[in-house]
Amino acid sequence: MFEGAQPQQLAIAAATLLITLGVVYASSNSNSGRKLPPGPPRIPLLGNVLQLPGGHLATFMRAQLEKYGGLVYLNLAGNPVILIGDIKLAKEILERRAAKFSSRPVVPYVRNHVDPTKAYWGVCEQSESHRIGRKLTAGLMADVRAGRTEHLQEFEAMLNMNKLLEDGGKDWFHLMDRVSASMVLAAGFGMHCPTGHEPELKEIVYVIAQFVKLCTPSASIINVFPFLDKIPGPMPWRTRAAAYRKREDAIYNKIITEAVSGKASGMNTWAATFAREDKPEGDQRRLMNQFTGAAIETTALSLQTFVLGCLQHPEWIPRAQREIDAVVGSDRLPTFKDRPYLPYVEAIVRETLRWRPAARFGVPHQSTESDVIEYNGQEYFIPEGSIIFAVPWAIEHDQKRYEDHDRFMPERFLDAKGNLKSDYETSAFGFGRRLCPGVPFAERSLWINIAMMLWTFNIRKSKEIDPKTGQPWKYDDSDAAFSGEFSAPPFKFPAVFEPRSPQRAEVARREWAECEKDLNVLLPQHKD
Ligand code: HEM
Repeated sequence: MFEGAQPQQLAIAAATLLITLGVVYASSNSNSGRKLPPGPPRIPLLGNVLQLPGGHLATFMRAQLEKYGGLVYLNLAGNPVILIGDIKLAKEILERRAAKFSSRPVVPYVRNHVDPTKAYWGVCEQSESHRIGRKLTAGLMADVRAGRTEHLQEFEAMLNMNKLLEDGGKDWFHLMDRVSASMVLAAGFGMHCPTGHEPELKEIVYVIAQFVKLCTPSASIINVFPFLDKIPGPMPWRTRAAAYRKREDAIYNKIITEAVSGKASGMNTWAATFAREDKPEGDQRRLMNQFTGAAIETTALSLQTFVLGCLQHPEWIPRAQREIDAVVGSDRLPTFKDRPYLPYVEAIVRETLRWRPAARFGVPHQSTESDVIEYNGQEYFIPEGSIIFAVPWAIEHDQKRYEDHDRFMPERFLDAKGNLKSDYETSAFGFGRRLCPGVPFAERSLWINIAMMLWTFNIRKSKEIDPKTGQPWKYDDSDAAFSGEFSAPPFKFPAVFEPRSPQRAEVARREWAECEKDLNVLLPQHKD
């Protein structure tokens, strides 16, 4: 992740943290004597709060799901929390019963002060801004599916290869951050970021990190004593939120104005699409902020996880490279035109998202009605207001679905003939009405970078000395190697990116030198 950013960059994490500390307001629910799902014993008032670990919440959740089965009930200071570790059950609850299970938990400080207009529609309860945000995003993603961002994504990936060639991968971790951010910001706002150190990009990263901080339980006393908010005047929690909103407004106004009426105004950016839909009663362009927090870090950390998969489980790489070479040859870089003929690369993308999913315990939904669920022949009561976590860290490691689940093994998604299996289901992008709307863009970003990296480089472990221990670097892919927060980047580690041949390095350099670099051309123009 970018220098100076908090590990849990996604705004969505905020709600999660609050829940885990039990400060979300208990809804007035009762199980009325009906049978709740199994779970660890609870103590009066606090429920399971004292059992929560200080970090690595996903590990804790997975352990509970392994112990009690695919459905677990926790009570956090009066708040019912449901953990799901079974993909069929997740689909039953979050998709088939989406009408009851698609809200989000929100805390008072965020709702009243930090994001009163619900511009952060990906983390807010079901609302008009959420409805509009999803509707507009569905339109943008139809364009992505039709391939209209692919030239831009190829251009960014080509630059990524050239930067990796320049330094042999010394700064590779940052380069994955750069390419992920630049793809999203270029498509979203016409803002290409050649270095990843651009002041605007740093400011965006800063405000996302601030948002996360302001959402933590300790950020404001009014999360604990909401009645204090009745005191009028410039109380510290109000001035702090106002200062944040001013800074947040300033950066988004700047980049949105550039996109809508400034130097990127001729391009078909996502911001321009949102602005075209503006109605007098609402400022749709503000809803664009969701494309930064939700999109940038998840993509970057998935690429970083892919590299860890290469270093820790390299057995599959020769076959992947053979298949890529058979389709692409050695005279050009892969492009999206090769995608239908490279199922193996598709399988690598799936395995990256499965092996160490970006959102380890998903993003919580909240139920708006009580319900009864049948699971393993038993009926369980799910109270209204329950916080629901469908936990990818458990679902994607279900040993009934994935043999040798801790191994990075892309072939598990291929049949005996090397074709992609047709029964692919994943929890990595969530479920139902909250399913990640950025999937088409995210998958393309991962595909093109992975295909180009495997074509250009042999990626191997570094012999570097770890300055902390004075010993050769100790590589690790256990839970401890990842931040224990909501979005789970691996901790930084060195890797060597060695060109597979001087000729391949030359091809990558030549293609970059000759390629179209004008965003006005790479992004389709407005039709109107
Ligand atoms: C590898 C990359 C990505 C991963 C793993 C990922 C994962 C997720 C997950 C798990 C959720 C929560 C789903 C739920 O609550 O059920 C989510 C929500 C969201 N994602 Fe992504 N995401 C990625 C990339 C992107 C991109 C590229 C965009 C936009 C261009 C994006 C935009 C969003 C938005 C706006 C939401 C909130 C949706 C809502 O609440 O209705 N994401 N994502």
